[in-house]
Amino acid sequence: MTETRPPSPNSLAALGWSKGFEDQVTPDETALAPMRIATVHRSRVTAFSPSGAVKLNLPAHASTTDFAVGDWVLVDPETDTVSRRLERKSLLRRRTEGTRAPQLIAANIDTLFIVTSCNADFNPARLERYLALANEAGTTPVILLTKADMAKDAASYQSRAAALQRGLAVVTLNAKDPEAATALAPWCAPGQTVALVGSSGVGKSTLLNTLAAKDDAAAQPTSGIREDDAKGRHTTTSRSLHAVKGGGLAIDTPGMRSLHVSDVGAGLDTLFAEIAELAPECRFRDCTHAHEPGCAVQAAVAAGTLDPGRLERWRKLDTENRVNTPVATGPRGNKTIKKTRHKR
Ligand SMILES: Nc1nc2c(ncn2[C@@H]2O[C@H](COP(=O)(O)OP(=O)(O)OP(=O)(O)O)[C@@H](O)[C@H]2O)c(=O)[nH]1
Ligand SMILES: [Zn+2]
Repeated sequence: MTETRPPSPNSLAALGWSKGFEDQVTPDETALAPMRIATVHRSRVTAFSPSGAVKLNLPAHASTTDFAVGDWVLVDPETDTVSRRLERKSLLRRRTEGTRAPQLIAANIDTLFIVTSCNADFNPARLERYLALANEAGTTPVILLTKADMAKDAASYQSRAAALQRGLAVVTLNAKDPEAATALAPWCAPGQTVALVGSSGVGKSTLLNTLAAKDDAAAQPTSGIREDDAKGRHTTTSRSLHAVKGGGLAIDTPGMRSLHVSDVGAGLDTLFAEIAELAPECRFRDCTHAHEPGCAVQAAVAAGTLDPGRLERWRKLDTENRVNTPVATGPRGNKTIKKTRHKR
């Protein structure tokens, strides 16, 4: 695969560097070079510096899985060895099946483009999972509905997507059309970083090609690097940072087969604001809105002001989140596992 090249004009700001990162550099670290992680493979990590792409050496105690595409690191310019990673302003991660350690998807992203198509791929429950992750990660979600050119009823997909979360931006587009880049320009300004997520085949690679800046050498290879996973299946495991039109950066992620949630309590409250707002009116503080007397949420369903499908999907995600969230994650984790009932 052709190595990715940094955007031009090459500067730290063009790579997304900002005051929040600058402030983390201590006086005895000024000789180190800030670089942004561009690719993370099983045994290899590369980064962009203003002067080009660099293959990094990791310190003895570090593993490639400690790094996410989009991370900022301070690097010894003599040896290309990572000295340390800077604190992230946002981190998108997901729980993988059979393991407690979450997988890092992308770091320091401003906007999450959640890509789906105006066809059978459109699935409110799956979109809500992505929205919960985006909210929790500290990024702004935007839903992109591709293949609008092949759909008779693109407008209905648009309105169903917009109903998933208050204030949610939804863009309907043809990923192959250059006009798509214009529609997405508000999130692709210089120094801004977006990440694209969504199922396989929805058009993420196509869209990235349409968005790609002319000088991004990584624009063409839509297949990515394929590696065998533990079960012998071929999966796209590469993620990479690309320069896009308008001066921003985009992180490509491979299609995800499963998407489990953990540690997304606050993300769920943002996503299901209409339920979160009613909860304080329930008789029991830890009401599950299922069968309890005096439940304001059930009352809203009965009155026809709350979609019962939303409540059903909230319950499923909330239960999964409680099961998957470790106890020792601070006040929120402790609160969610509380078993005893408290009358107000
Ligand atoms: N007509 C039309 N075709 C599209 C659109 N978006 C994607 N396609 C086509 O759909 C197919 C799949 O698109 P990809 O870009 O490979 O999908 P992907 O999301 O990158 O898939 P993975 O790499 O497996 O994660 C390709 O044949 C695209 O040309 C669109 O908006 N309109
Ligand atoms: Zn209730």
